[in-house]
Amino acid sequence: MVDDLHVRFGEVEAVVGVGFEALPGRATALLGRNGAGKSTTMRVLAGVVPPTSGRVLVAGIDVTKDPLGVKRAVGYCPDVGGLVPRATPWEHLQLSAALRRMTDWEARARDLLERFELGDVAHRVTAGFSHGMGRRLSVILAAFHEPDVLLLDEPFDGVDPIGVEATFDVVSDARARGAAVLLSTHLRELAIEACTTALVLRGGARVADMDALDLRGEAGADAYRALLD
Ligand SMILES: Nc1ncnc2c1ncn2[C@@H]1O[C@H](COP(=O)(O)OP(=O)(O)OP(=O)(O)O)[C@@H](O)[C@H]1O
Repeated sequence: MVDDLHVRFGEVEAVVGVGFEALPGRATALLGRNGAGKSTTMRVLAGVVPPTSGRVLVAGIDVTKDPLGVKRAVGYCPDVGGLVPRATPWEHLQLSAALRRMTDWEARARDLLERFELGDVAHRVTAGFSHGMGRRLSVILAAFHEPDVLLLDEPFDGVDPIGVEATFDVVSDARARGAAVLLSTHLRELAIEACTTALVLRGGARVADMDALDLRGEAGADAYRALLD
């Protein structure tokens, strides 16, 4: 739940009074042009960037009061970074499992790596990964511990069709177990396929909160373009 969120970086107002509710079992797309405030909103929800003002509850936890608790509750795929270049995918998963005291995690780890076609490179350091391979691993790491809130920032960026399909599956699995999913993307078609609701940001403010299906077809494309300009 986000209510009247403001985030300011010096002179820049990155988020200006945004409010919305991402419900359990639903997937919400966060859309908007470059610099609209999508990643900043995601970072606040992940407990990485503190709100300047406003109220943000993630899985019932107040992000201002307990950012560490929020970090524990979410699975977060950041738009950039987040991977250790000298570690392999398997080591990333091992570390995540250890930090969260997960037991019997190996079968799920193997399954996710296979689904995202990273099984063959599970023991290769990520330094040599392509951009798309890195994105796929970041989605796996976000979903691995089956969080109550799944935050995917640009998960489709540079990802091939197999990775896109695997990401759709991750989103529907999360929804099926009652998690709330928030996904930012520039790709309207993929947002429609993956999400039930769409929020459009412009200049840091929310300009639409709509059914994702209303973005379908030519009429949807026109409506979307009008919201962006
Ligand atoms: N750490 C920061 N310091 C200063 N300004 C920032 C910082 N992070 C974001 N901004 C600014 O806040 C605004 C919103 O940026 P944000 O990254 O949230 O947009 P976005 O919608 O995710 O864009 P994109 O689609 O390009 O990823 C931009 O004007 C950006 O320059």
